Amino acid sequence: MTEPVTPTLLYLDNVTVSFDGFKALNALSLALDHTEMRAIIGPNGAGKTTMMDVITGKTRPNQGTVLFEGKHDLTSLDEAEIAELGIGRKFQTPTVFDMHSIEDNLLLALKGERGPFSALLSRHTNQESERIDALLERVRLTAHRQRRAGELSHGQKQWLEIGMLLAQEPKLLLVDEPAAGMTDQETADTADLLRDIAKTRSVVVVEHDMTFVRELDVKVTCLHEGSVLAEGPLDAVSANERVIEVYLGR
Ligand SMILES: Nc1ncnc2c1ncn2[C@@H]1O[C@H](COP(=O)(O)OP(=O)(O)OP(=O)(O)O)[C@@H](O)[C@H]1O
Repeated sequence: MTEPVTPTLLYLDNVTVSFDGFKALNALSLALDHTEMRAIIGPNGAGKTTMMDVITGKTRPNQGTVLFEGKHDLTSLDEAEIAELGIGRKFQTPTVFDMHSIEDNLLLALKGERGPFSALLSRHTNQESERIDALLERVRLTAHRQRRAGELSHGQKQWLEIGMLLAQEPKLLLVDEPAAGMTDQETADTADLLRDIAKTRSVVVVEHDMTFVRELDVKVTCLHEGSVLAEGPLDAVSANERVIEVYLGR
């Protein structure tokens, strides 16, 4: 029997997370398609980080369903098992190896399972070299390949880290406020990069910077008090009276 073909990659249904009785997520439901990029907006405390924590297995919901590829119940898996399924997360602060070259950072990410020392000491195979070339091109760092990661600008470090996550070939990439601290040009380039990535993978971006969200040009979900307040094209969501009241109009 063949598996049913579903456009939905990630499905959250009626997810509630309580911290001492306070509902950080309150019956949250959300569906994300294959190769869809979604922007998540909402005021501080809306539950955006908690939602990402639930998807990656860092936080277990008290109630609800989180299904990946229509068959994996993420609420029953630990963080390592969820990463193994193809869910990668990029936090706001880049965690690259400052003393190593850009190229070696990518090599380490490719060979993650072998441990840093054996990875750097062993020879690259042709296949690995080709993949590093492709990743460098993708994250716009080809010209900087030999530089130490510590010398990169904040924006370039973010791209390197995205490249390191892509080395793991995730099906879903979760990105937390990538534009924070970036120049206008870096912000525009990051939107471009994420759109490029979303041609072959799904991406969830949590972001406060509305200029950046507009550049992403994707469906937007606005969270408030742990639930979806509004969802749709940015123009419709940002014209929503409740969204203006709780978030944009402040
Ligand atoms: N471990 C925890 N224990 C208690 N309360 C928590 C915990 N984690 C989050 N909360 C609370 O849950 C609510 C949702 O937090 P969350 O970090 O998900 O919001 P957010 O939308 O990501 O906000 P921000 O935009 O400020 O990052 C907040 O009121 C927060 O204080």
